Amino acid sequence: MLTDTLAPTPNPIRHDAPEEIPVLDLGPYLRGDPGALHALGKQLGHALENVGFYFIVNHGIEQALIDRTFAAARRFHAQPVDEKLKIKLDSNLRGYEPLKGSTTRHSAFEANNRPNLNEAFFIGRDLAPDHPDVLAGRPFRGLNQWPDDLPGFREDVLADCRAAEKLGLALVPVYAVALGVEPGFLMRGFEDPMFTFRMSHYPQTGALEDNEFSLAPHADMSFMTLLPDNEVPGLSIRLPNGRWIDAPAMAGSFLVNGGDLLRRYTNDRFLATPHKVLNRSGVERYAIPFFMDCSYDFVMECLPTCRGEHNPARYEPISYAEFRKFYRRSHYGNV
Ligand SMILES: O=C(O)CCC(=O)C(=O)O
Ligand SMILES: [Fe+2]
Repeated sequence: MLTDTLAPTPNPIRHDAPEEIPVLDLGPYLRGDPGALHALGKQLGHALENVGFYFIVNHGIEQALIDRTFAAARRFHAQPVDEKLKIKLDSNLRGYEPLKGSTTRHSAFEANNRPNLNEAFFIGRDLAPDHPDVLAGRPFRGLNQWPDDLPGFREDVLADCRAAEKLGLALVPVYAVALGVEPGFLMRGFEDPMFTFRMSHYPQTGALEDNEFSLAPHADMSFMTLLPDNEVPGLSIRLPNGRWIDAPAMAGSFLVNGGDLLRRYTNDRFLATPHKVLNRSGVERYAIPFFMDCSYDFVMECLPTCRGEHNPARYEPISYAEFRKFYRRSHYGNV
């Protein structure tokens, strides 16, 4: 039966699921070594079917770029709140979201009724003011809102987004192989992919109320989330066997996970694993996740290799734009 709601349901608990987050070495694949695509596809399929998270190493992104972007996040959040509020989050979900500015209402994992103890700056693709989608006022396709007074900030952030998107797109054929379709098959959904880049600041938390988090348990919405390694702990992951673990640190790596978009597209074959943040480290914490989605008008329809006689499609085909609107409603109220 097709589900008539877009609300995500939790992955069922699987007691035999692995406890380790797999580490995928992208070196051979990015070098074009023979056989590397298929070998990597196999590892990626295993990771996303059983864990929902994996590390990547030898991904080709320079650490200096990541360091610069963390520094940009610090710089942004060091501004006075009034300055940040000049570019308050708009209906396209771009701009500044203040501390306690969001409540993770779409979570199916806990009664998240308290606002998140983080502040964040969001951008999407940096469209030109005369882009037809901007002129037409298409939802989520508006202009980014940049701070007035941070020279170099925009350039640094956009350089990071370009690198992260290139990496994300390079991984799409690996997802295709993992899902048993031709390597180029999924690219039709990524001709002009949407993305959200989030620069978060998690202040140190004091005593917390019940159900209070730096970022409440949630699954991402994305097709793929790329999260550079963080030297400050705080992220934890609910493994498919139901156990929460602290995300291990791995210098120079990215931690990658799938969101509800991927899960839906693959008929629940690939997991959208819940995670949360609590900053009890004693220092300020920053994070710079890049959420890569598919193209705006792309209609996600259950992949042919993810359904069968005994495994019918669980979800209606839906365009990315409609899917995203649901998330906006459930996460941001009436923004
Ligand atoms: O802060 C982190 O390490 C992860 C953040 C996260 O899960 C998110 O922004 O969706
Ligand atoms: Fe997340």
